[in-house]
Order: sequence, then C-alpha cells, then structure tokens
Amino acid sequence: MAGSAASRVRALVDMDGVLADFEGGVLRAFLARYPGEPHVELAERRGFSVRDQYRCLREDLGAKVASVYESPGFFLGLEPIPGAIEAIQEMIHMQDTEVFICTSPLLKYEHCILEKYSWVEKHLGPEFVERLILTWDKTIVSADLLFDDKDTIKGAESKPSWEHILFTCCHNKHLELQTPHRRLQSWADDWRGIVESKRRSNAEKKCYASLIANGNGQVGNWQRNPV
Ligand SMILES: Nc1ccn([C@H]2C[C@H](O)[C@@H](COP(=O)(O)O)O2)c(=O)n1
Ligand SMILES: [Mg+2]
Repeated sequence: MAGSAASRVRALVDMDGVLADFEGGVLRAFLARYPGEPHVELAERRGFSVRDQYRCLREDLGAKVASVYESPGFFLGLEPIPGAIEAIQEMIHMQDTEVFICTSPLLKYEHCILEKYSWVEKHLGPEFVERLILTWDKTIVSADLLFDDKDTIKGAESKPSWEHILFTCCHNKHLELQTPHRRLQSWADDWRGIVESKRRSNAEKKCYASLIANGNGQVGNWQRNPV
C-alpha cells in the first residue's frame, strides 16, 4: 500500500558509546594496565577524543590510553550500553523500519574490525552481522536517522540525508544543542517517539512531493487515500 511505503524509516545506530560502552571499557582497562597513573573519571570526560583529553593531562598519557583501546580483545570485551540490545532488537521488528549499525573503525584497525563483527554476533546474533556498516565517513550513508554519540559528524557529504540524534555519553552530556537538534538521553529515553516522528515527517514530505508532482487535479485522490 502506498501509505506503508511512504512511512518507511531507515535508522543507523552507532556502536561505540551507543551500543557498546567504549568509555567505560577504556577507563576500566586503563586503570588495570596503568595503576597509579593519572586518569580521567567518566564524570570529567570532555570532547569526543579520549586520547586528546589524556594527552592534555600529560603528554605521554595519550599514547598510553590509545594502547589500551588498540589492544587485542578490547572491542570484543566491551559491555553493552544499558538497554541497547533490547532497544535495537525491538527497533528492527518495528513495521516499515530498517536498522543498520554504522560504526567507524580505528585507523589502527588490526583487532578493531574483526572484533566489532564478533561483538555484534555475540550480543545481537548473526542477522545483525549483515547489518553492520563500517565506514570512516558516515555522511555518505543514506538514512533517515543516525543515533550517534559524536557531537559533530563531518565528511564528504555536506548535507547528509539523516538527522543526527545525539546519544548522550559522558563526553557530550554538557553540550547544549541548538534547536532543532535532538538528543536521546539513554535507551530508556523516548527513541520510539523519535522513530515515529521521523515516520510522520517522511509521510508528510511524500504527500507534498506527490501533490507537487501531480498538480492540483490529484489533490482529491490523495485526500481519498491519505498516507
Ligand atoms: N569517545 C570515543 C569513542 C570512540 N572512539 C574511537 C573508537 C572507534 O574506533 C571509533 C568509533 O567511532 P564512532 O563510530 O563511535 O563514532 O572512534 C574514540 O576515539 N573516542
Ligand atoms: Mg560512537
């Protein structure tokens, strides 16, 4: 039915900081490997790059914290973010909703890439492995929504098709978003409302587009067959 196609939503869900607890994993592994070294408590995290903040604390700590998340086993061992597994499993079963996991690997990718696939299979099952997109440029991926903890997402496409929903994480919680930018505080927050609001706005856009394409003569048809 035309109404059903019009209300389709495609969502991209980021991994680190949204599905997998990268920040908690970094701190735990840093404390285990470098006990006694200065560290950044999660409440004190500011800015996306954990390496940059550790480097500001003391020059050599940047490389030390990077050595933690570049180690074998780091990505596979990350704990899921509370509620993430349940939410994405529910989202993928919503009618007319497509879900993909969209994540950037480390530039030092030896362990990270394989372990991201393994993490998805371990926590979400093999059907989600087919839905994993690894890219350094999320702006060229076409979707309606991107749930992501990175505050600024830039790339080759200056006007990405998706609306970025900032997922709250320790490093971005202090940022004030300008209207109309939206935030999801956690997976206990109203992510369903965000998906449904995007579905409504897609339906409206499709109606306007068909009105314009068909001219006034078709308005009656659309009113008899609303989306
Ligand atoms: N606070 C963070 C979160 C992630 N990273 C690194 C680790 C991953 O390889 C990559 C993931 O980026 P995403 O797809 O979650 O935007 O970035 C980091 O350095 N600091
Ligand atoms: Mg992330």
